[in-house]
Amino acid sequence: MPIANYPDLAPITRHARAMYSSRLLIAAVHHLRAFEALSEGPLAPSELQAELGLKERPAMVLFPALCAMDMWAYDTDGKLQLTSLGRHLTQGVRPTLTDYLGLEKNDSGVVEMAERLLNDGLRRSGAGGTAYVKEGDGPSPMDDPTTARALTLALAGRAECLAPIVATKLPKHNGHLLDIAGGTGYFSYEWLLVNTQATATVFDRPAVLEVAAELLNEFCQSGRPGAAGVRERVRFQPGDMLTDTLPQTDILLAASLFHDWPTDTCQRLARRFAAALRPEGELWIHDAFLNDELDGPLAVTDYSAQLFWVTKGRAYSRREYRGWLHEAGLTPSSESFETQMDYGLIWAKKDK
Ligand SMILES: C[S@@+](CC[C@H](N)C(=O)[O-])C[C@H]1O[C@@H](n2cnc3c(N)ncnc32)[C@H](O)[C@@H]1O
Repeated sequence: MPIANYPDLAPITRHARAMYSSRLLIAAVHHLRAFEALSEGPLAPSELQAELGLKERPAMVLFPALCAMDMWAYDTDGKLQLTSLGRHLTQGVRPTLTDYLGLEKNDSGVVEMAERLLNDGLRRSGAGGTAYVKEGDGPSPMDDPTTARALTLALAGRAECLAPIVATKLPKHNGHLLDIAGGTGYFSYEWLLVNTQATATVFDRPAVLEVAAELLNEFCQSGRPGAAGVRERVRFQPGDMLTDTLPQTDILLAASLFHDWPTDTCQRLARRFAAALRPEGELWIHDAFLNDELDGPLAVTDYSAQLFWVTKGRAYSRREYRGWLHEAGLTPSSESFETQMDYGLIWAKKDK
């Protein structure tokens, strides 16, 4: 699959996720009354979070999003304040567009967003579990053959697009790549095409790996130079990354993985992944990152709201990731690479 034959597909995902900005904005103004809460003056994020009755995750989805929309901003003391734009969504300022925005306040997406923000999810959780997440003994869509197939194939286009780019940015190596929660496996297949002596393990749930094996067959039969030889260098390992022993590896790739999980689980995963690295091994994270100031970019705050809606996670900043990697005993690199579709790569190294 040639890399340069199509443009960066980011406009497609940006437009698809733009509805989350609308839901957050209208829910914040009309259901949470978050703009009125700031109308008396700036508040520290923790004070505002307490005043609105929000847990950490919804606050960290909503506050960066409203900053990215230029409705709120941080002042020099790190407090949140209304911008000259955001003031016009309070009742005390004329003209105000509060009631005009209120025309949409009963939209089902807005109402559900408000419920999710106030409860850190829906009050009654779905019996089928959370998309892309397998945790504990509860049911997971990733263990149901039909939904696992549909969810995995839904990610196949994104992975096909990004994997060739990621493969050129990851280290050249003759050793082993662990593609943890690897889904379709495309990131491994493309990396093995570039690293002709290397091997890879795709680790995921059994029902997901059945789909990955079919896609590997297709990949090997694509006629691309070297593709047929990839098959014998890939191993599929079914398991639970939260509890099972992970294979030792030189490079560990966590692609679109941490963003499915809450902060404490991310910290736990960082420790587990660090332990799976051989001396001088590298942990690479491919994801969409909030900026370190937690006020954008808009494409990522929209994505964060989508992740908040469908998974147990949200988008995180590079600073948050590097903090977990450091706590896990790794040395984070200050390097950061862009790939496409608003994703990028950061990495950290294990000592000798
Ligand atoms: C958002 S997908 C990312 C897939 C792939 N890395 C990509 O970028 O296309 C998350 C993956 O994590 C897997 N996963 C979730 N919980 C898991 C667990 N406890 N153990 C192993 N894999 C898990 C899911 O089955 C799913 O394939």
